[in-house]
Amino acid sequence: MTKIAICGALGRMGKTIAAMIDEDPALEFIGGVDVGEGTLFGKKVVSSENIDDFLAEEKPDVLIDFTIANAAVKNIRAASKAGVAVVVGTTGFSEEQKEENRKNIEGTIPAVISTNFSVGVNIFWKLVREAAKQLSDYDIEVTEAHHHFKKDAPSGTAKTILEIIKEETGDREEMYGREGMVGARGKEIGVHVIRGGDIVGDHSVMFAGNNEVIELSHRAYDRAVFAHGVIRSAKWIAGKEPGIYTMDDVLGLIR
Ligand SMILES: NC(=O)c1ccc[n+]([C@@H]2O[C@H](COP(=O)([O-])OP(=O)(O)OC[C@H]3O[C@@H](n4cnc5c(N)ncnc54)[C@H](O)[C@@H]3O)[C@@H](O)[C@H]2O)c1
Ligand SMILES: O=C(O)C1=N[C@H](C(=O)O)CCC1
Repeated sequence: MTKIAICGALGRMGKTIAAMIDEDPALEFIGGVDVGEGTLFGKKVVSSENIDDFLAEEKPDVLIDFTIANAAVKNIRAASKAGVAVVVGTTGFSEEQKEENRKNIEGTIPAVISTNFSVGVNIFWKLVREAAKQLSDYDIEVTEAHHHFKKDAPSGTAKTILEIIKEETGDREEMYGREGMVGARGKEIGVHVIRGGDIVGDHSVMFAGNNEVIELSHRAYDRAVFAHGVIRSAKWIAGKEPGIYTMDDVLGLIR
């Protein structure tokens, strides 16, 4: 049985993932870490300042992190010190934080990191790449919508979409919203962020040409779609060589 612990155990994603682990006969939920203490599925959730002791005592095979960027950096550092594999879904890392994570992971522990663990989004990214490659001279607008609690903007998924589009189209910069006398459109990628209600996660990319528009979109209706990908990643990463892996590796998709 693969022993799993969760950082951010008492959050929206933490609870969804723990419930799925609890139902899976191949996995054992051994507890977690959050800002305050608690219990979840009969297991201890300890305060984040005690993460080193928690990892040393409970010895999970995999630590799953769905917290917030500055906390995730510390949790990955603790997992690296303890030699525990990680699955990281937290978004909103700065370039410096990504670099620190890379240093803590490479050569030390295996990690799956993804801004979106839904299988559908991972296929959607492939479709966006192909459209951007073929329609590199079209006007491109990216829109994302999430629930009113979401802290980072644009979403990690939207940032991955922007990276993909830039890799395929070259010389483009983002423009966040537009207001006033903005003049004629240039080669920018328009980015639009919506926050409201309990929207789980919507992303769309519009390619507008003369006399035609192509729109690709993905809508998540339940956090279970992310949790399924996380569980699949946790099973896959246990026992792998140190290094940073993506959902392409987990799903066996061609990059
Ligand atoms: N990659 C994906 O597929 C995916 C899917 C959904 C959410 N996310 C990301 O996951 C993160 C969490 O999302 P959420 O909706 O569950 O948020 P949330 O606010 O409901 O949960 C985050 C939890 O982390 C806890 N936390 C904060 N600091 C901590 C620390 N130092 N140690 C341990 N726990 C700590 C909070 O108390 C909270 O319980 C966000 O960055 C979000 O963007 C990613
Ligand atoms: O609810 C969130 O927060 C989500 N975060 C990820 C992101 O930032 O892309 C994935 C979708 C849900």
